[in-house]
Amino acid sequence: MAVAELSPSYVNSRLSATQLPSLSAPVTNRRRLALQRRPRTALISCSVVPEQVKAPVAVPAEDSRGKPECFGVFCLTYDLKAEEETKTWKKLINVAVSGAAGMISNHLLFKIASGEVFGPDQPIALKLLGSQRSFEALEGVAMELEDSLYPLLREVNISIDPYEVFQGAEWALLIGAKPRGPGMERADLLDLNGQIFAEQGKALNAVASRNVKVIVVGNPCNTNALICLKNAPNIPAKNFHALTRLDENRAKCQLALKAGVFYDKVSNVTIWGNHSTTQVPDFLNAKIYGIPAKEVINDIKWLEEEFTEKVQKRGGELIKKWGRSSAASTAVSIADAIKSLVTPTPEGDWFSSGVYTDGNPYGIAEGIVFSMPCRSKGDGDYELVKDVIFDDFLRQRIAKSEAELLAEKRCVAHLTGEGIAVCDLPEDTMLPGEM
Ligand SMILES: NC(=O)C1=CN([C@@H]2O[C@H](COP(=O)(O)OP(=O)(O)OC[C@H]3O[C@@H](n4cnc5c(N)ncnc54)[C@H](OP(=O)(O)O)[C@@H]3O)[C@@H](O)[C@H]2O)C=CC1
Ligand SMILES: O=C([O-])CC(=O)C(=O)O
Repeated sequence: MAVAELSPSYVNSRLSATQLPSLSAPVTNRRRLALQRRPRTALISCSVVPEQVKAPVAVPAEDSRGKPECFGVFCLTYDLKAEEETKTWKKLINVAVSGAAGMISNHLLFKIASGEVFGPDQPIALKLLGSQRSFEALEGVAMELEDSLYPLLREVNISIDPYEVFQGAEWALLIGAKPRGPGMERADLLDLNGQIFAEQGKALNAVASRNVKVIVVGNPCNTNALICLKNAPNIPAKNFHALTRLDENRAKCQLALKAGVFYDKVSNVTIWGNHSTTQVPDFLNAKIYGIPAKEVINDIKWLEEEFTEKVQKRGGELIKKWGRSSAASTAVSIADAIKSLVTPTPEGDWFSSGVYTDGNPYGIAEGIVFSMPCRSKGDGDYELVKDVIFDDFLRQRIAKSEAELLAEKRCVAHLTGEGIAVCDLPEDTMLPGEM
């Protein structure tokens, strides 16, 4: 393949991106910002169509003003032949990811760029949000994306400014959050991370697509999602999700193991409530080979006690073995959560997502983000499933998770515009990864 000759301005910008001081060299915040926001004098445009490579063409600097910084090879314009433009490609979508230099993102970004999440005909622009602290790591991530030569990945931008990163975002995957440190109270964690999600909600409200779909992963994800949506009043509350798909996948795996079947035979598994140790993996409505899981497994003690606790505490078990929290399986579950919204849900089945409770048909308190069973037509939207059954065990467990989320909500009232915060959190409130 012929190599396009790069103009000096491209080479310069590439060099300044890779010649950041090493970790051992002191880098002032000002210098870092200056490096990140270095003025671009020109964007380069060149063809990447095999056998049709043209010399790069400089685009006037004015064209790039107000746009977030592009990265390396992604500053080159993908110039497809006319027939290829109309043949298969969909319109480019903007996918924003926060915590982009973290462990989960390190798995997720490559899945998205490969086409396995949004489909093989869906070009992607990735907008990566980091911080001053992680900026060099973010450049490392972008360099790995460059080196992966993904044909669907048309743009990569890195920034520490959510207003830049969320500009025109059609998907916002909010992964970045501060972990609970030793001795940190849950109320402090709620406040600290809540401030991040309040700011990001405001930024989404200001600059994202009016129909942006937001998936909050950073913990405590239900209440972070609530804070985010309350700070984004111009975006439908329905568009915000808290990730509980990992919990659903964990529950399916445990049911499959117990029943001695492969997990594709397990369906209709709901996670109700909070992504915490009060979450309720629903075995009453779950099916194995289309038959109620309760009948197939026929061990109510195991279902009520072992199964429920195993799913609730799976994250902590994994940390004990692995020494760090689930990253690869979380990335898989984020991909699953997106795929569930962009492809029609199989007939008779559903998926779990933490969504806003207003108008829910189950009698769950309104005004919180609660995991419930959803179905989608594949248009990015969803509806809640109506034909689910309840018994006393399920109702009681759901009520406990509901009470926990209502307490979390009171604790972040200062961040949702609902008055003065009062933190009366239940003693045993824990993330799945805490033991
Ligand atoms: N919902 C779910 O099912 C699951 C949720 N999680 C949660 O996902 C989150 C990310 O996990 P993981 O990728 O493993 O964690 P990492 O620590 O690897 O990455 C987290 C990223 O968050 C960013 N971050 C850290 N502190 C702050 C801060 N004060 N403000 C803004 N961003 C911050 C960091 O980015 P930077 O330096 O750029 O700020 C970091 O890159 C955690 O909150 C974790 O609890 C994990 C597993 C499952
Ligand atoms: O507790 C954590 O940070 C990790 C987590 O959410 C999980 O494993 O489900």
